[in-house]
Amino acid sequence: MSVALSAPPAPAPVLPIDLEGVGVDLDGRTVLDGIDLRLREARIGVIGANGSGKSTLARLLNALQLPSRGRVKVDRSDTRSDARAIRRRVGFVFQNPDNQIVYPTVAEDLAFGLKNIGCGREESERRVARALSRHGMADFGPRAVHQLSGGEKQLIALMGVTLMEPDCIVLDEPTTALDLRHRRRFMAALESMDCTVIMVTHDLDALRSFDRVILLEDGAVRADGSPAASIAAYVRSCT
Ligand SMILES: Nc1ncnc2c1ncn2[C@@H]1O[C@H](COP(=O)(O)OP(=O)(O)OP(=O)(O)O)[C@@H](O)[C@H]1O
Repeated sequence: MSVALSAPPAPAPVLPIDLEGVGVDLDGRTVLDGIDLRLREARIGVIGANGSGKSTLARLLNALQLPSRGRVKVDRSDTRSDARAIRRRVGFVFQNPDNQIVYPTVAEDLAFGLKNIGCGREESERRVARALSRHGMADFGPRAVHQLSGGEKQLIALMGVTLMEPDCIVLDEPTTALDLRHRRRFMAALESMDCTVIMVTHDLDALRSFDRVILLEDGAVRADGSPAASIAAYVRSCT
């Protein structure tokens, strides 16, 4: 008897990002220093204590923050000279979805970015409807954004970024305010993304299936390897 084996899902594509001798000073204080990273994995986590520099590192990846020293290159483009093009390729999801939801209804908000990149009305409506339905939120289009729960808003924020079809999504503590059910839904949505995912988080369990986890301490890389190894190094550093 032959057994039909379904093909394993294709690995998500990787957007190559390089940080070379990167340092960041803010208000005269060095918050990152000596960062050399060659990012070539589809799922990368960033962990570390409060104030260790995680958000600053995340913001470097799509030119929200420029380095004070060294270079950040996204697929060989420098964030200093190609910020606009890089922001199209690298989407950013903030910890607080209110930072990126601007329109009164869900459908309007999701359509906003598509309009900005020249997507016609019909195509935009089709893409928004498809995204909502894929996330089990088909009837959410006309709903007022301010009436959504925090978890629903965070899913909408993720959808808004995803609709732009970036090559990479950087997320800065996206699950902090989510309950278990919404966190699971959010992580399932993230896992299905057909692009590179780089996530800053204090939710260590969420990273167990990731390819690589980077541990920051006092603005420097303290560990960099498998989730198990980096999380163990983090736990040791806290005891
Ligand atoms: N605009 C700024 N001016 C001065 N210092 C800043 C600025 N932004 C961040 N910092 C400082 O830089 C350090 C790193 O901040 P960052 O937000 O990157 O840390 P983090 O690891 O993301 O922290 P958390 O886990 O608390 O979110 C902190 O000490 C913070 O106070």
